Amino acid sequence: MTETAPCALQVENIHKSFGSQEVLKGISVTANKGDVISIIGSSGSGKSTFLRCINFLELPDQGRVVVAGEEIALKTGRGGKMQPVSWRQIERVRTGLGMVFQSFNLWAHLTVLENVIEAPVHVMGIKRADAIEKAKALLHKVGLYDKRDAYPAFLSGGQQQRAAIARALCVEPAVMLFDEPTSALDPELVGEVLKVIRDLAEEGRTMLLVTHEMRFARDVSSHVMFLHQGRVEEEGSPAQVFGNPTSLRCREFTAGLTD
Ligand SMILES: Nc1ncnc2c1ncn2[C@@H]1O[C@H](COP(=O)(O)OP(=O)(O)OP(=O)(O)O)[C@@H](O)[C@H]1O
Repeated sequence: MTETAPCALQVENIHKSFGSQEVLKGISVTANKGDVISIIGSSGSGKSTFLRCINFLELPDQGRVVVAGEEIALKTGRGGKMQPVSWRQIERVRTGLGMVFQSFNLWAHLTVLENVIEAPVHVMGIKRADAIEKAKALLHKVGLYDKRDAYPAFLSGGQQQRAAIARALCVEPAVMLFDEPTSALDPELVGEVLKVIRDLAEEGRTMLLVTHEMRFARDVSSHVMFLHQGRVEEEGSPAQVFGNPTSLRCREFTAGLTD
């Protein structure tokens, strides 16, 4: 008997329009525990919007999202679009989704350590002393223990992003969602952040990663999705999507990755 990995995230048939522009035209993804799923595609193809619909930073017009077995309850609202039944449920489910943004989004008035413990203490009600212990271990992991009392403004972009990763990890999410985590960084700082993400992949974290770092996506992913104009144009193993795609567009997009 083969053992199947538990489903960490199930997303079905997400649709999203902004005004008359239909940005997502029915996108689905299933992440089992330990999957690393990269989402690639040209600018404007809907990658970030898809990720933001998963944690309801954008409200999907249609679709189904199940995080660690809990389905987000939706009802039909005005114009036939879906609306959450309870924002309280969404807040709870979001703690299962550790989001890392392109622009770090750290609290400027809090130290690194205070940023990392903020959600565990104030959203999840974990004891401050316990949260601090956990945060210190995570800051060790991302190489920032020495900077725990610094304010974000005194950190490099790479350090800020590593702090943001520690903050996302501190709520023990079922899935990490990375939205172009290195796009805002100077080129010399990209490697230190990719190393942290690679380490997380190797230790079996489940993650969805929107990225323009094609080599990285090829090397760390268990599955790759290529989006074009709001649809999944190609998906499969990195070997298929980068090595032998059926879609001509995907072939052109990934051309040049020869090493
Ligand atoms: N809040 C918004 N209001 C209106 N239009 C939006 C909004 N967010 C995204 N869009 C539009 O939706 C489309 C998809 O944007 P999205 O950011 O998801 O693409 P992307 O594939 O992540 O692009 P990039 O690689 O450049 O980040 C774009 O045309 C964008 O302008």
